[in-house]
Amino acid sequence: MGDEDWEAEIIKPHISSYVPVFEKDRYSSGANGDTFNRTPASSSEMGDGSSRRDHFMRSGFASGRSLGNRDPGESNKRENTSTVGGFGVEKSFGNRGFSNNKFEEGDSSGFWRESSIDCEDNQTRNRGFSKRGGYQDGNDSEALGSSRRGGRGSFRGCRGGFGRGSPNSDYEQDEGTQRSGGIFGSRRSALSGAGNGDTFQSRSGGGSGRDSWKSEAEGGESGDTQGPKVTYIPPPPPEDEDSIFAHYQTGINFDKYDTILVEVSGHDPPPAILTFEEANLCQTLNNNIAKAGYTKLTPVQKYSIPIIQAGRDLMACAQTGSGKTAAFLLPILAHMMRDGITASRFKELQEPECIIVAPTRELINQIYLEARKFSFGTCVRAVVTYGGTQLGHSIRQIVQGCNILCATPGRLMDVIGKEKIGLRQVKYLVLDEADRMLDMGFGPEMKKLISCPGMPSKEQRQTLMFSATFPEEIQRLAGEFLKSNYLFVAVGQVGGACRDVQQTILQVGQYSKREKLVEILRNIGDERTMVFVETKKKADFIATFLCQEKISTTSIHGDREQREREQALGDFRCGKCPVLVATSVAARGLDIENVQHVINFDLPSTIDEYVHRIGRTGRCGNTGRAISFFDLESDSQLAQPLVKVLSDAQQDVPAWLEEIAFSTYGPGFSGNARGNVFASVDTRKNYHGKSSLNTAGFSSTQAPNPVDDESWD
Ligand SMILES: Nc1ncnc2c1ncn2[C@@H]1O[C@H](COP(=O)(O)OP(=O)(O)OP(=O)(O)O)[C@@H](O)[C@H]1O
Repeated sequence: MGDEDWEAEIIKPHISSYVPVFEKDRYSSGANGDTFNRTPASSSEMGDGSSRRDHFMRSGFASGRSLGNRDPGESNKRENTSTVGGFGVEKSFGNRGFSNNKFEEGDSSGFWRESSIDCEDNQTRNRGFSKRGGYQDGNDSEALGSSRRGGRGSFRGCRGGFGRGSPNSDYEQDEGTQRSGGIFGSRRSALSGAGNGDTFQSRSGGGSGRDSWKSEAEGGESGDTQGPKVTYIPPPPPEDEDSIFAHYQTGINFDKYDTILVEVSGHDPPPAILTFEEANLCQTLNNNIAKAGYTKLTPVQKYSIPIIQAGRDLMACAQTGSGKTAAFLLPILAHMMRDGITASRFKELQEPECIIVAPTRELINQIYLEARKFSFGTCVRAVVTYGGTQLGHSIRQIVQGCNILCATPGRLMDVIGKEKIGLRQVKYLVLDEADRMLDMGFGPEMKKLISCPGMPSKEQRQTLMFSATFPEEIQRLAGEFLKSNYLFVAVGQVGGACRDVQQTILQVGQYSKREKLVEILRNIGDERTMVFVETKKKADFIATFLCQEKISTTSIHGDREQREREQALGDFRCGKCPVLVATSVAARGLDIENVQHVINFDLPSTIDEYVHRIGRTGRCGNTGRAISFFDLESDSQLAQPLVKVLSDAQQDVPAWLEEIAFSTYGPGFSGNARGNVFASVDTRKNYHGKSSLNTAGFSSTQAPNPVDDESWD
């Protein structure tokens, strides 16, 4: 549900729901619901709760001007019904223990009332609220800055304490703006030249979940000249070996990856490898792999590593948390080592051999840390640059040498525009979360990238795309980026959910959601939980509400300053705040140890988004749980794809959900039918009207003649 949608909500009846009973972890082995001819990944081997505290009362926002007992939707309800009384008095959301004076004052704060009257103004205020540190320990985020933040260095566990790079004014002239990404986000703001940190884009013309998502995912990063200067310099990650190689344990289901079926399509794929040894990597890489705790390949690694080593273009789709990052980093590094890469030196114009792009700042930073880990002890130098941070700082990092550039799209275009990055030497172009990188939000930017002067043509470079979801239409667009004989690897069901996540769908009406959330979080205790909501405003509201409930919570979304986003992630990673309320900006790619629960307070508008969100738990063979609040009023369109995802992942499908799916889509619908929910396989086959099945048993299916594929280009 986009911002606009909840702005327009009306009173809904209270809908009863039940309390989830957390069962013991379970894993459904056996058939994987796959209906293609596939092969198992391999035949032989696989392949402080006590620290919880109330942050809320520290916020300037809280002091004497409380939120009131409403979430933004409720706020709006009141507007629509012209109710002007104090908060927390209406039946639908009253009587939950919030009706003390503190909350009843809320209406006079003006915050939510204004928010529902004027979206743009409201967002501006919301931002101001956020800038003060809001509910999240306001003292920390602004005043203390990076020195107290787990931030980047807290990956794999709160090793904060590392200092902050000292700003150097050399490049400050080049500094970009901090953009908050209004409803259409920074990308569009970049085009319009508006949308700086304090000014928001009009919301007209959109408001679909996807569009809202776009604004969330990026949050602004291009370096045009509008808005305040961005001065944030992220703290450098720790340099000691222990921190670089810190990792979490694979889970009890790691070996079950062996049973997942894999399909490779396209001409003449190289055989999969079964072990790291077969990859024939150099000693330094092998040492790094061992230090990272990797002993067995995951299926996507078994298939992707030899394909990339053979120089082929690749589109790979594998479940969340199954090791796609190493699947592209290791063979790229192996090639670089094999080609005798020389240490890059200080130069004003750097020409990296590899460019990796990802849709969010936190994700690209995570990929950078992985690249740094696997290239440890080699002369390969990885650099990261992303929006919301001082451009000058990024440039100073880049000019010191850059073999692998990890970047978010807007910032990448900035450093290319500033002639700090040249593209002539690019041999590898990696699109992580590729379906996202090619959709309407980022697709145009990616097209610009491949047509930048100096960028080798697709015939001259290797292009690699990875994601857990690949809608058919996006697969078709991808043809423009890939050589026509690219290979397609599907591990398990394309777009399918990770089976290590136990999924529960609860019918919860809008006005019961907060009560239910608190109930669930109290049952969960201190286990790390991500709570997804649909809008930035709601993220702030729910996080504040939870803090009022004495549940230590932080939040991440596109309206928060980058400093705050990193602090929030750091606090969540290290367990200081075991609950992270997030918008979809945190849905993809983030690999956070010990996230045991994902709660969809609001369901997303697309099933792919759902799959990515719940994939923040149940990673690398560990089990996890996902609970989603299904609001009959707003989520019915998701019933059919949900039923399919649940049944494909061998989860219980509630009868009521099936009923809604049937009634919405009519008698023809079958929960087991593939429908158009997501791509079943390599769409080249469908596109050419050929069967998507290879009845000859597994192995690789034949893609159409490459010549035919030219029609894609
Ligand atoms: N072969 C392996 N052995 C042990 N751990 C591994 C292996 N491969 C990857 N991992 C670990 O598994 C975790 C998940 O990997 P990664 O983040 O690459 O997943 P992903 O498939 O990209 O997920 P997503 O779709 O959510 O982006 C990481 O902590 C990574 O270090």
